[in-house]
Amino acid sequence: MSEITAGAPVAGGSDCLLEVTNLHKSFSAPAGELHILQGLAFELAEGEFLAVVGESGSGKSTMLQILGTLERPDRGEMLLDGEAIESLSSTRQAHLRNEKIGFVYQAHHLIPELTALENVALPLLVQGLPEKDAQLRASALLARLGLAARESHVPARLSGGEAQRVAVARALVTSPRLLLADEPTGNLDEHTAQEVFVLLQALCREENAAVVMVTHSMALARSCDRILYLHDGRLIQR
Ligand SMILES: Nc1ncnc2c1ncn2[C@@H]1O[C@H](COP(=O)(O)OP(=O)(O)OP(=O)(O)O)[C@@H](O)[C@H]1O
Repeated sequence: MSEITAGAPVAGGSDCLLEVTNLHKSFSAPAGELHILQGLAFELAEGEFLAVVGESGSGKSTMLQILGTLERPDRGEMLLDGEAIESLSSTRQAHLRNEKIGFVYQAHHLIPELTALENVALPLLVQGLPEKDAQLRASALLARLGLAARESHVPARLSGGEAQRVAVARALVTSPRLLLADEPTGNLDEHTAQEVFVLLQALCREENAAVVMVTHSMALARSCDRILYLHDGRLIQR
């Protein structure tokens, strides 16, 4: 096993999108401080699809929350497109998330009162796009994911796999540079998980979105460009 250092070359030698250096995060617990991330470092190339695996409780979700600027690290640096995003104000971080980062979780987190189309179009409306344009782009993405006939369904009228595909469309509708996926197929049966993963991978490739995907499935991880293991608070490559 070798540790990934900030200076390690990124896969394929392409341009670096994200550079993470010496990231630390601890939580207070009744038994004392939990040192979850202990100098985590890695690079992610433009359009690269990275899988992160690790034992339960090793800090994978914490790492994604920090990469997505939803939580602040205790120390360390994260350069996204050359910009030090960990030190931005909360308002700037919110803008950055809206512009450059997409999220997919294990649960779809769709808004129950909105149709599939409205759910997918929403991030574009937040960005200020006219409703007609937002709906056209959302509709095209849903069609790409095989959901043209489900546009007007609310989440309760979608299957688990369909709802997760809508969540993928919503995450990618703004063409983010970086997609953070926390066990995006973890709630699905094996066959549906594979189907959703293949679509997610294809769409990210088409949109040139780089991905950090946390997964417990080694089968899915092996289909990614690279696998890193979160162990003892650091990312290592085997
Ligand atoms: N806000 C918090 N306060 C205190 N402890 C926390 C907090 N968030 C996470 N932890 C602890 O940090 C550790 C890492 O949690 P995290 O959810 O990042 O692990 P994980 O690798 O994603 O786990 P899993 O694979 O089970 O989802 C756990 O022990 C968890 O209880």
